[in-house]
Amino acid sequence: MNDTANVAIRAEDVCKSYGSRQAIRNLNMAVPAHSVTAILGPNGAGKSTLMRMITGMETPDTGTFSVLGRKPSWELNRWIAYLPDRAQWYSHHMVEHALEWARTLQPGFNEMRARDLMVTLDLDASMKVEGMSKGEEARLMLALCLARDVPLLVLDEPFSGIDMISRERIVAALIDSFSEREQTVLISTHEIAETESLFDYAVFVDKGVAVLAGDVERMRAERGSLQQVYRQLYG
Ligand SMILES: Nc1ncnc2c1ncn2[C@@H]1O[C@H](COP(=O)(O)OP(=O)(O)OP(=O)(O)O)[C@@H](O)[C@H]1O
Repeated sequence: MNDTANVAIRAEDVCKSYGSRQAIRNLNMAVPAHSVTAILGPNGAGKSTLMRMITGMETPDTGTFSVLGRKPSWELNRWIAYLPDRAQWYSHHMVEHALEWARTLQPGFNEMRARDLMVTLDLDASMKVEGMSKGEEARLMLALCLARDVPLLVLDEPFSGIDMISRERIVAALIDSFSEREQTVLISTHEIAETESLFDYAVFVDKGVAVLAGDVERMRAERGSLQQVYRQLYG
């Protein structure tokens, strides 16, 4: 993929260390524009680190990123809806406050879509965040991100804590929603079996290196399901 217009995120020879620990090593990848791309790999592979660098929260030690044709920065983040790992909403607030916050501060926030998503995700706007279960809070954070009309969504483990049946239902709703919109979506997840129908491109990361990347359809034809590819790589 050489054409910049067709690539939403490009990483070239990116390295990132924490002390003596090398989290990302000479990572190269190109995420196709308008794709729903999976970032997959075992614990500690470097997925969250990668996402923090894409959103400008951290900078690479060496190498470069191009995100939506620009260098990652705080300014660029107005075009990105980022759901960080371990995201939490203020516990003493109601869901309604979260909507108000997003409406005021989040560029491209579409409140009508947010309210529709609340229904899809079984959330009641009068709920208090304090009493929410882990899965309910995960749904709230997901709804706030999905409601944004921005060109790039970066979702770090958005399904973590959500039960299997709800997850399948949410994934089905997301497939419809993504197919109607022109966004590029990057998702890291460990729930490969229930989510693999979402993805059209996948990047497998191991020990900070992108070890395999490509079209999901082709991978399935050549190697079976994404889950099988995962087992072949890490099993
Ligand atoms: N702030 C930090 N300080 C020190 N080490 C870190 C920091 N952030 C990440 N690391 C290390 O970098 C490596 C990659 O971590 P990262 O969180 O990116 O992995 P991950 O693929 O997202 O893992 P998981 O699937 O468990 O969420 C790990 O070895 C981790 O311990």
